[in-house]
Order: sequence, then structure tokens, then C-alpha cells
Amino acid sequence: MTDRLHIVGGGMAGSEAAWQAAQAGVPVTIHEMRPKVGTFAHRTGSLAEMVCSNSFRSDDDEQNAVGLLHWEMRAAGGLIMEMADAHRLPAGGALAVDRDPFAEAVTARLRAHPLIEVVGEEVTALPDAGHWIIATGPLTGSGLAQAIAAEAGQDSLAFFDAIAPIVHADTIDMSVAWRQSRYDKGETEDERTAYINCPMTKAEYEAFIDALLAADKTEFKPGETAGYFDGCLPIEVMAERGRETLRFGPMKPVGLTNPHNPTEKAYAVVQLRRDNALGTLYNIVGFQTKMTYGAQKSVFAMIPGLQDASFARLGGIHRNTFINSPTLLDAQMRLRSKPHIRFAGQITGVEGYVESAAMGLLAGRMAAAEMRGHALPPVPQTTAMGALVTHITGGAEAKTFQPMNVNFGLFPPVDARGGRRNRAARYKLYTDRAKADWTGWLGLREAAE
Ligand SMILES: Cc1cc2nc3c(=O)[nH]c(=O)nc-3n(C[C@H](O)[C@H](O)[C@H](O)COP(=O)(O)OP(=O)(O)OC[C@H]3O[C@@H](n4cnc5c(N)ncnc54)[C@H](O)[C@@H]3O)c2cc1C
Repeated sequence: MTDRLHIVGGGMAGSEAAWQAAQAGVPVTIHEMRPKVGTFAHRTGSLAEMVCSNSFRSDDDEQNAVGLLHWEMRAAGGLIMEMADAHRLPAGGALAVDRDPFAEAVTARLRAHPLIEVVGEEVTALPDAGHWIIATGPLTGSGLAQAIAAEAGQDSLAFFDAIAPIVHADTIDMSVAWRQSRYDKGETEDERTAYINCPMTKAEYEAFIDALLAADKTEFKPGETAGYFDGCLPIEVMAERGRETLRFGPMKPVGLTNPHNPTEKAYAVVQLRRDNALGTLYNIVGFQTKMTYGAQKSVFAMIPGLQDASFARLGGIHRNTFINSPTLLDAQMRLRSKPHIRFAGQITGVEGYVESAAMGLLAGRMAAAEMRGHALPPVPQTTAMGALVTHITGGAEAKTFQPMNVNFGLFPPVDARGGRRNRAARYKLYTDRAKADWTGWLGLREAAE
């Protein structure tokens, strides 16, 4: 075979797509613009860089849709999951990742693959021929974004999300804060103490909310539209929705006991999660923000325990580019108007590291199969992979299409004839069915080769 698959963007999706195609025997070129051309969020030239939170979210493959997606990707020999597992950090039931060694390991594995080459260049136009996957993510280079907009018309757009701040651990006042995971969740002592908690009294909470509401925020530029995905809602936007929203969201005081004052229940708790293996950096969980840097420093200093904290990185806003996939893509993730081009990753309207890598995994397999002369059968919608790809390539309403995390709402309902089932039993039915169907689909593909 002489054909080569070209992948634009070596992020979560592009890296996984390259790995899957190369493992299927197809030569791959990854065109990655970093480090020559940077983005405001990436810091390195590594492939698969995690730009904000260091979490792959829940690793529970029986009760959680993203945990199920982890399972399916592992079953398919996914590189992103293999490297995330290898660089896992303690985080209760979540899969937190030591971001720099993770990205370096993904880069090394791809560069060492005999069928993969990595070219350091920015692609600025839609290619006319060949086999291509565009996986340029939420911060797609502007030239290519314009070319996509020209091809897609009004269907391509940009909006904004916000970054959570990262604190130097040794500047947290541990005479006020304490280490504990909610409900002491976790198998090991490390897991059970994975979070640092900062307690607030009612008066401190009320003053904090007042300060958040009054703080200077970064303005949007004229003509830009603003929208947020639910997993990354800015803290001040949550506060604007109601004074109690944060106390029932990221600052909920449940499942925690303050050892400095065990008899008094905190009114609200700010949690920080370990951000690197060394344990020197912690990110403030759920505190994405578009407050100005000056405002962030003074508002966050009001958090008991963080009064003298120094920040490795303050929060910020970011762009998210995505296409209207239900209109533009076919079920094989190909651009209807230029079927030699597939799209993968966050630009297709999935949301998050794991979902983006998952769509890379599928796009890589689909492209490789097509190049080898046999198209893959549709992925069952009963699987997490199938639920996501069905959603973006037709399941979602095109007119109101918005980026989506994987969730059980995307799956065909389980047969509940056995009567009203409780939630845990229902989720288990979803995940059991998905695992059986995913395993079957993987087997079908192998049989076809
Ligand atoms: C600031 C910010 C914060 C985020 N926070 C989170 C979070 O906390 N949790 C979460 O799960 N997700 C978060 N996301 C989303 C996350 O970035 C994506 O889910 C994931 O990285 C998308 O994977 P991807 O492969 O589609 O894109 P990316 O991982 O961004 O990879 C795209 C790659 O394409 C390259 N590229 C772009 N244009 C070109 C071009 N024209 N030519 C060549 N190369 C190009 C880029 O340099 C990049 O390496 C955040 C995104 C941003 C921007």
C-alpha cells in the first residue's frame, strides 16, 4: 500500500487517530503546528497536551458514561488511555493525569512508530485530494478556520470557555485547610487524601459571593458570541445564576470533616485537586473564570487557607471552534462536500479530552479501514463510542447543535420492562450492554481483516 493518511493536529484526537491507523498498517503523517505556531493555551511542543484540568473525569465503567468510554478505549488498544493509566495521579474515583510526562510519553510512542512521521507545520487550507483527518481542536489555526468557515458557511462558529487557576501547594495555609477526598473515597491513603479543602463560614461565603459579583471581568470582543459548556462554567457565571449555586456546586460542603474544627460544619468548601505527580501544584476545582488577573488575586485571597497563596497559573478565557457536524459530516465522519476529509476531536462538537480522543480513535480506524478497501460497520449506538458519534453525525438537532460530553442521555434507553429500576441498576444495564456490543463490534472489524 502506498497511500498515506494525513492528520492535521497532533492533540488528543489526532494522536489517537494516528496510533489507530498506524496499528492497522496504514502510514501516517501528523501535521502539527506547535511549537512553531503556538496557541494561547498550549505551553509545550508535545503532542496530546492537556491545556486545562488534569482530569479524565470518572473512571467508573459501571455507573458513569465517561468511565465507560475509558473502558471502550482501553479495549480498543487506545494510546491515550494507555498513557493516562501509566501517568495516573491519586484523585479518588477520578482519573487524574500527570500532564507533562503523559504528553511526552504519547509523543515518544508516536515518533517511535515505524509508520508515523510528525511534520512541524501549520495547514492553512482544506486539501484537494488524498486521505485526511482534521483534528485541530478548539484552537484551530485561523487560516484553516477561515477555510473551514468558507466551506461550511454559517455552520462554523467560535465561543468561549474558562480556565481554572493553579496554586503552588506550599503556599496553602494547612493550619486552616486539610486533606481529604469527599466521603473518604478511594482505595489507598493517597486517594482518600487527594484533595485539599478550604472551609468557609456563612459570613465568609457571603462576602466571597459579593466580591465575585463585583469583580472586573474580561470583556468579549465585539462580534464574538459567548457560550459555555456545563463542565467548565465560569465561577462568576455560576454566582450570577444565584447566591447559593456555588454552595450546591463546586463549593458544596458535603462528605468532609474539618479536623481543625470537627464539631462545626463548614458552610461552604473550596476544593483543590493535585495537578502534578510531585504534589507541588493544585488546581481549584470548578473555579474556571474570566475575571481579570488583578481581580482573581484579590478574590481568591478571600478563601481561608489561600490568603497568601501564589498562583502557578491564573484562570482565563478561551475560544472553542467547532463545526455543525450533523449537517456537515456523514456517518463515517467524512465531510459530505469533500469526502476525502474526515473531522475528529473537539472540532466535531464533542467536549473534553476523553471524548475528543475517542472520536480520534474512531476516525483513525474508519480512515484506515477505508484505505484498506473495507468500510467499517456502524458503531452500535448502545456503546459510548456509538452514542457520541451518532449524536454528532445526525442524532443531534442541527439547528441547535452544541458541544456535548458523553452521557447516558445519548444512549438508546435500556429495556425497563422489569419494572421501575433504581438509577444504579439502570446505569449498570447501560454499561453491561455497551461492553458486550463494543466487544462484538471490535471483533467484527478484526474478522473483516
Ligand atoms: C483553554 C482550554 C481549556 C480546556 N479545558 C478542558 C478541561 O478542563 N477538560 C477537558 O476535558 N477539556 C478541556 N478543554 C477542551 C480540550 O482542549 C479538548 O477537549 C481536547 O484537547 C480536544 O482535543 P483535540 O485533539 O480535538 O484538540 P487539541 O488537543 O487542542 O489538539 C489540536 C491540535 O491541533 C493543532 N493545530 C491547530 N490548528 C492547526 C493547523 N492549522 N495546522 C496544524 N496543527 C494545528 C494544535 O496545535 C493542537 O496540538 C479545554 C480547551 C481549552 C482551549
